[in-house]
Amino acid sequence: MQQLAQMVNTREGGSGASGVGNYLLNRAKPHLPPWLGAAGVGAAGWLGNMRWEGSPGAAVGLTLTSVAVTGGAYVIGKSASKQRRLHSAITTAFGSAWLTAACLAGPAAGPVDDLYLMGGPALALSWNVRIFMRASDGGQASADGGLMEKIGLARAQIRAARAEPNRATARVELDAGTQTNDDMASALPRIASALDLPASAVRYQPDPDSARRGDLVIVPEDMLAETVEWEGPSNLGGSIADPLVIGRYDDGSPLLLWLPGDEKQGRNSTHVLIAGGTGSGKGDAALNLQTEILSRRDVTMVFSDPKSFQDFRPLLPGYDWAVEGGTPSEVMVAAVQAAVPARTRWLGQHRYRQWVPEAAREQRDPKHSCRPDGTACGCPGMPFMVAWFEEAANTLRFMGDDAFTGIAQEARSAGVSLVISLQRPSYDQMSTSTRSSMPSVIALGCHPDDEGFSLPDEVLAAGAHPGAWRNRKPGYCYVVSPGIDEDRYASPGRTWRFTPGAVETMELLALWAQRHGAAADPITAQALKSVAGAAYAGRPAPDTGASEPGTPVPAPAVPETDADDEGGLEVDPEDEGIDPEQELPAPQQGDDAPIFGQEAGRKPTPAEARRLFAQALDEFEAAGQMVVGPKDFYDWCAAHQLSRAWVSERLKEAYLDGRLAETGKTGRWRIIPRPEDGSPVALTAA
Ligand SMILES: Nc1ncnc2c1ncn2[C@@H]1O[C@H](COP(=O)(O)OP(=O)(O)OP(=O)(O)O)[C@@H](O)[C@H]1O
Repeated sequence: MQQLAQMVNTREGGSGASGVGNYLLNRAKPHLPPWLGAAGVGAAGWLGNMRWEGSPGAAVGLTLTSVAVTGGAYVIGKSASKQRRLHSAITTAFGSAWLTAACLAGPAAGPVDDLYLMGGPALALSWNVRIFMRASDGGQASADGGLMEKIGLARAQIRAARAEPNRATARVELDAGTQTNDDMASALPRIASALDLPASAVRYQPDPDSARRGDLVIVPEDMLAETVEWEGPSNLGGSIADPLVIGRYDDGSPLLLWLPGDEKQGRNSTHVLIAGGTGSGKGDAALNLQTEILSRRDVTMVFSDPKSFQDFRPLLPGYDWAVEGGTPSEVMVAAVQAAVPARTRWLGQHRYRQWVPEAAREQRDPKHSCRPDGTACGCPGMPFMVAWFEEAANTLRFMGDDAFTGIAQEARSAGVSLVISLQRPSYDQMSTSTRSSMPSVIALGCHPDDEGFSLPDEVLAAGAHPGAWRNRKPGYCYVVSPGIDEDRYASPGRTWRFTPGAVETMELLALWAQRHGAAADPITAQALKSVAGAAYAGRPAPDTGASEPGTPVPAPAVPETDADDEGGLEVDPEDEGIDPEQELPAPQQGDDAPIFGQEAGRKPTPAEARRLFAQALDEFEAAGQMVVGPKDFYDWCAAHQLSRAWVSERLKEAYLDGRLAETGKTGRWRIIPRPEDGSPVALTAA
């Protein structure tokens, strides 16, 4: 750890000859004392001999001193380990005995010099070995400068450390049986504190094969502090299967994301949640992802934005279908729901296990033919599809949890990615089951309490803390998504920033997408139309002179439906007790003018009322309002003196007749478009 701290603090080691010399000296220092001791004893023997050679008094004194020193060494070493005590006593006994002999007989007399030359180095080496063993066998903990002890993991060991520019990685081995990777994860803030770094600078990547090993990663300098502006798409005309680049990581490498699956890597296409608090940079994160998507040749995108395309207006011509929130977005959801099985069926018929770029091309390969005789079918290709719901809390409520999880599950094998952004990343916006059906997340700054919603526990444990950013670091994010190396999940990245100067490039990009990007294939277009009717027109070609691409077909003004609108098969509370078939009261003077082009003032007979009701549904369909409920008939009821309870009953009948389909929300019904040839709606059309 000391080594690691050094790397963190200096980040540049010594260089040149003096650096190498210093390094070697530092490494050799602990091993020099035994050799200096041996040399000292040799010198003392030589000096002593000059003074005491042949003196009987000195002989007695030196022998007694030698015994006393040896015994003393043994006694003093009482607190040391047995081996160490013995080692010290042997060293002292040999040294003092040799010194006595050298003083009295002379250092070169008889075997005295040989004993010195053999025994001295042997003993010095034995001490070197002891020191070396201690350093590599537990001694490291104390060589950590007490840091691991300070953070409460005294017996943890730091093995090999690796330094890269602005990143130090060290292998950590925790104490077997008493410490786990979880202990290390919870110690990360204390390590950051000990090294005086921000919490997000210290991460731990547990070894998946061990409960007590992992890599400690320290990134001392925040390389993301500098804002980098978006300069255009990374791969114009590439495939949606190529990585989407939405920013960079804190070591400068690109922040990537993949939407389609990859059979070779064994992953399916993914759905993405963009989660972040207000001001965290969700808008720019979305623009990064959308501009990447729209710059690819084999993908279409449908897009719902309750904020009237505030951030996305320059991209409007590039979408296959764009709607604002409310009812049009309910229609879009239902239409995507219909497109998913249709696409899966087509992919299956053409023997694709999941969407791959080849599926987007004309089907000339007999291996992917839908013909029973196995010859190439030549069917038009099916581009990948992205269905994007901005500020999706209401949309999700409309769909219902079960429906969403179902469609999310199926969509992954239909070459459809759902992208959802949430105003507040929390469970009151999205249920647990819905959250778990979104495998990918771009987690921007949020309230600390919402971290658990944004990111999986193991990524938080590895050191990710979007709650530390809140909205103070816009664009900072963690990206968790299949295809990204899991070691990267806890590494912060930052999106590119979109400035007003980017608008022109975005407009050009949308134009490119309109001219050269994929259009919806017939299967998808047909499925979307089967639900949305006139509301889905597909992306008009740039020079058709058609209405502004992406502009939703205007729907009749509809009073906003309350989230708690409980109609459907049930009767509105205010209409309870009313007989639906009861004679209607005579029209009152001063009633509002009728809508739907009907005459006012005449009470329709029950048969007439039914005909008028069917006509009203047709008119809703023609206007592109494909989801209706009793409240949408408010003016109509007033004009025809019919109650909402009566309308509720007719809606139920229309459902049983196959003219309407259920939506995920009680009291809201989806109109099943009439086939273009005018034939009656098939009961199975839903
Ligand atoms: N990657 C980035 N680098 C620098 N600044 C950024 C980045 N992303 C966003 N910003 C800036 O942060 C501010 C807030 O961004 P943005 O409006 O996208 O946040 P938001 O999460 O969409 O907020 P809200 O939910 O309120 O709409 C803006 O001024 C934007 O320019």
